[in-house]
Amino acid sequence: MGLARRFLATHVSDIGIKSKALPAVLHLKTGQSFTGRHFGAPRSIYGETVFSTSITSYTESMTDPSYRGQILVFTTPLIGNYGVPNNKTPVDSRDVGVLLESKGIQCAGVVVADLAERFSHFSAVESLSAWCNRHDIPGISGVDTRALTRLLRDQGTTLGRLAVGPDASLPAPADNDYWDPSQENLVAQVSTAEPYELNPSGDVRIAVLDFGAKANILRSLVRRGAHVTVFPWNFDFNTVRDQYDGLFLTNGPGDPNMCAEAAAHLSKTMAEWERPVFGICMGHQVIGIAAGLDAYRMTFGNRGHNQPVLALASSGSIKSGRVYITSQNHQYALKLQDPFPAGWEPFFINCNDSSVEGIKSTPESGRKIWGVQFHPESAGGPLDTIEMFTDFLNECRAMKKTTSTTPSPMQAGTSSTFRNVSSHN
Ligand SMILES: NC(=O)CC[C@H](N)C(=O)O
Repeated sequence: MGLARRFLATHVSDIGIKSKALPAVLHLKTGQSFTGRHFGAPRSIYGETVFSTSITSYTESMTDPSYRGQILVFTTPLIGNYGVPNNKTPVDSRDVGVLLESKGIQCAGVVVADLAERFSHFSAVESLSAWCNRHDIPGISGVDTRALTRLLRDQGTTLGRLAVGPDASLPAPADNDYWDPSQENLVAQVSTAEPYELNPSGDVRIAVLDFGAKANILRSLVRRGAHVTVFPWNFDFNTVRDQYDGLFLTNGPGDPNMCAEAAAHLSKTMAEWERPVFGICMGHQVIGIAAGLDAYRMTFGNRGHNQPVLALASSGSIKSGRVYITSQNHQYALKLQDPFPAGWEPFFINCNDSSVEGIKSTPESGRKIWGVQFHPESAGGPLDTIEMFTDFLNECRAMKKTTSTTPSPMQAGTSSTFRNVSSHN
């Protein structure tokens, strides 16, 4: 066999699902409907219809637990062309057990203009459609996603129904039938049920509150040498805080106001404990609420890997006055208020819509606390702000030198890095 033919035989797959595609319709609660063809699981679902402007990384976005309950519309027309890799990584003491952002697909459904049924990538093992089918997630293709996105930009994130097969010929659901995921505590559905540890040989002990952690946040900490203990979102960290050098709060789905319990624990931590605290997206919103700021629901949020943010202050690798391109996935934001609560200042602002993209403790406060609305860990997206993880761990290590921590009871008897790792959503 010639080289080209051998390559095609190994790396390119034509699943040929077109002939099996059922009719599908996306209904919006606001009355509009978009017809197309189904792919993935042949079932109908409800969800919140949101759009992402990311060009690549559909596999990372779809496994991001922050998309829980959402019907994800990709504005990039061609989706699926590089297939889906095997999500199981070989066990490695510096990794977290999955290749993508969590074990399964987290969004409720997907909407694309043009589904690539033939995929080509050296690491691909299946098509987007086969992967969705295996995870019981439906998709619709053949939709005018540009028209749909313009609608969502004007009217805001809208409840939707993806009706597949025989359901596609039924009338649109009644208003009361639409399911609103934002009314549920989605964080409680995706957070780990039990604490677990990663990289016990790490030199700096970081407690992570899991609101629906993307795996690349955990990887970014572990690969920089941290010994990480992941706790459920509502765990009272104050009961163990003397054993840790730093606290990290992850991303997560839904309304941050549902996490009042976590914010209450955190205000006590921030008032009484002097070590560094860092939060991303939901974690940033919980820090803001604990600091006395309000969180509000945006019209359509920011989802994509091309969001410019302006740094308003310098800290570690971040330089005031510079614009960083960031990865984002959020519907809520902290309200910009003047003045900011005592001891706090805005850290970043979004260059498109002027929303708050970060907050930090002021230099005068003597504290080391940062929250960012965007995702420095990317996956997918640019790595402009990845060194914020190094900055955080540097501060934890510097403060550790001046005080000592007590060994954790969890450390005793930990023989494997991956103890309980299966609980990683
Ligand atoms: N990615 C996230 O953590 C999102 C936070 C929150 N669920 C929001 O939509 O704003």
